[in-house]
Amino acid sequence: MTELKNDRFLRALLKQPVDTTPIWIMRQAGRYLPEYRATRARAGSFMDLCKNADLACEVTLQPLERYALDAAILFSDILTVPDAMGLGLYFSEGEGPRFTNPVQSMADIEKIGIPDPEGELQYVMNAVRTIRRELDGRVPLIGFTGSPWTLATYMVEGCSSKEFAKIKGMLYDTPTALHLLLDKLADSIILYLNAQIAAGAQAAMIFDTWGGSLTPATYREFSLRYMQKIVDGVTRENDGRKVPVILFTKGGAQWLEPMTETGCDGLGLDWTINIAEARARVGDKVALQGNMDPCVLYASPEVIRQQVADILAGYGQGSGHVFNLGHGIHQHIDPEKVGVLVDAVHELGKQYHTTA
Ligand SMILES: Cc1c2[nH]c(c1CCC(=O)O)Cc1[nH]c(c(CCC(=O)O)c1C)Cc1[nH]c(c(CCC(=O)O)c1C)Cc1[nH]c(c(C)c1CCC(=O)O)C2
Repeated sequence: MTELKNDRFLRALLKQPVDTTPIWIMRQAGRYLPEYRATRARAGSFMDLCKNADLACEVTLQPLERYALDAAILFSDILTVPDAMGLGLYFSEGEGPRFTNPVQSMADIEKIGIPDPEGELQYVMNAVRTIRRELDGRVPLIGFTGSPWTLATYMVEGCSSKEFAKIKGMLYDTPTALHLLLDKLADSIILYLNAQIAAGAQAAMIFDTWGGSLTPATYREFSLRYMQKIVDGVTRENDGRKVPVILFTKGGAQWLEPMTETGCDGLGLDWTINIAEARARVGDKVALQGNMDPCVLYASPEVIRQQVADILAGYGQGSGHVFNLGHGIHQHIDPEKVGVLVDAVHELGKQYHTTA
């Protein structure tokens, strides 16, 4: 086992003492970085970049060269699993992800198989292995997946959606069909995450980007229930270390308690909830990750520092907080501003922690 030189990210998730608040950023490797755009151009398409272990490793490490980040996140996408199920993923310029074979009926769902993580998805595991080797213990590596509900929205709609007309039609009219799809996704994801962990991922994050589009009753039945299945099935210890599991439902502030009851280690928060309130509600049971509005990075360095100070003070004393943005970093953000953010978190975070 390579010794981990900086483990404050994992320690904070397990509420062990840390010297300052750790930080990583959703989409820390992405289009706001000129070096990312250069590697992406060399790769050809976005999926070519994901499928090339050396290039995926290169872009994973780029933000760590620039900033004092406390974790690396695997460079990949949540839509690799539906792609491996045979849906034919492609990204059309300016329109986001699309599938050539979306899922439209019970017959389509019955045909879907469970992808072999060391088969159709082996390129992801190769990227994990390459990144772990190149990181050489600098910081831990986060593996991830989309939630079954979030993946199903793309699979049924065939692309990004605002209204979710097709999948909600299925949810209300033929719930049995949707449950079969979600169950196959949950089984596939358990294998996928466990393979990432076996390949070297040291934490696992579940992105439920579209859970917030559901009603309280349908959130529990169609999203949370399948995330629960994943939390129950995921490897929680590897190589002598705990592997923390983090759940993130965008727009899910009203469901922090039931999310906590799944037995996960941490919750990702978007910016629509005050982190002090989140801590008061569930902070004795889980660590919290978040939760600055990504648009704060359009503001001046002074405003960014003030917003960081407010969020750190909102969480308050003690371990259990991982600083992050409430969602992915926007493509037009100035990379200098990200440096201001990372430095402010480490500098101001010290006053909330004791190493004793
Ligand atoms: C919904 C979702 C997707 N992908 C992901 C989610 C869940 C998180 C979230 O809510 O944002 C997850 C994701 N996507 C990407 C990562 C890499 C790791 C990281 O966070 O740094 C992660 C964790 C890279 C990416 N995934 C994508 C990019 C940009 C693609 C490019 O380089 O052109 C990156 C860096 C593409 C992507 N992939 C997806 C969309 C909607 C898009 C945008 C398409 C567009 O705007 O053209 C699906």
